[in-house]
Amino acid sequence: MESKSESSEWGSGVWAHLTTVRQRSPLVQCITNFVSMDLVANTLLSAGASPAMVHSVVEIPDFTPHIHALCVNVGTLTPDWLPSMKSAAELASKLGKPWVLDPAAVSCSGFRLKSCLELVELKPTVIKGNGSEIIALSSASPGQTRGADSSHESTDAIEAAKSLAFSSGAIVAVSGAVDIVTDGKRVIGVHNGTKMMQKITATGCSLAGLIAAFLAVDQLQPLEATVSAMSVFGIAGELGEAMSKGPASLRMHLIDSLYGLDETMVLSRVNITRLG
Ligand SMILES: Nc1ncnc2c1ncn2[C@@H]1O[C@H](COP(=O)(O)OP(=O)(O)OP(=O)(O)O)[C@@H](O)[C@H]1O
Ligand SMILES: Cc1ncsc1CCO
Ligand SMILES: [Mg+2]
Repeated sequence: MESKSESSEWGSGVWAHLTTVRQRSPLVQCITNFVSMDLVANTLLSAGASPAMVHSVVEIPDFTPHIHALCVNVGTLTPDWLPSMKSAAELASKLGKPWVLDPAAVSCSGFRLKSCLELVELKPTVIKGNGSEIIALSSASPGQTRGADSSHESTDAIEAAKSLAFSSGAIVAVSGAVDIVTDGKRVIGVHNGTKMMQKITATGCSLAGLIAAFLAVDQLQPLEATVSAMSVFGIAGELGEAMSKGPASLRMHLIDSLYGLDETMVLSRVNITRLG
C-alpha cells in the first residue's frame, strides 16, 4: 500500500514539473500515427507545451535542431515514414535532446518489430508502451497481437521493462491500470488514471507526447519527469471522468482538466509508490 508520505514526497516534484512546462512551453516535435495526431497535439497544448507535427524527412535537418524534445510513435508505420523517424531520432540524440519512442502495436508485423528495434538502437531517452508492447520489444519477438490494445496488465511487464531498460539504457514506462516506470534498477508505480481512458484511442500516444514535454524541462532526471507526466495525465483523467458520460465526453473533459489542474488538485491526488 502507498504510504501518505511517499506520495507527498513525489507530489511537490509533480507539481514543479507541470509548472515548469507551463512556464517554458517546450517545443515538442511529434512524428506520430494518423489516429493520434489531434489528441497528442491538444494534450500538449493543454499542458502548456507547444506541439509540432513535423514529419517530412526533408524538413528534419532544418527543424529538429530547434526542438526541445521529440516523440516518435510507430502506430501507423509504413516504409516511407521510417527514414523520417530515424533521421529525427538520430539528430535528437546527437544534439542531446530527449526523445520518446512509443512502439505502438509493435507486434503487428515483423517489419514493425524490426523498425522499433532499429529505433531503440538510436538511444531513446524513454520507451513508453503498454504491457504487451513492452513485453514484445523486450523479448524482440511479437507474441500474439491485439493491434494497438494490450492483452497484458502493465504489472505483467515489470521484468520485461527492467530488462529493456538495462539493455537499451532508456527509461522504460509501461502504461496501464498502474503505470510502471523503471531505469532497470528502481521500479516506480503511478496509480493515477481511470479505466475509461482505455476506451479513448490514442490516450497512450498522448501520454508519450506529454512525457517528451516533461523530459524537456528536466533532462537530468528522466525517470522523475516520466513519473510526473504519467501522474499528471492520470489525475486529469480522474477529474475528467467525474464530469463525463462516456469516452467521448471524457476525451473533452480530460483535455479541460489537464488545462485547469491546480496545485491542490495535484497534491491531493498524486498516487505514486516505489515497487522495487
Ligand atoms: N485500468 C486502468 N486504470 C486506470 N488508468 C488506466 C487504466 N488503463 C489505462 N489507464 C491509463 O490510460 C492511459 C493510456 O494507457 P494505455 O495503456 O491504455 O495506452 P495505450 O494502450 O498505449 O493506448 P493507445 O495505443 O490507444 O494510445 C494511461 O494514462 C494509463 O494510465
Ligand atoms: C487504433 C490504432 N491503430 C494503430 S495506432 C492506433 C492508435 C492507438 O495507438
Ligand atoms: Mg499505445
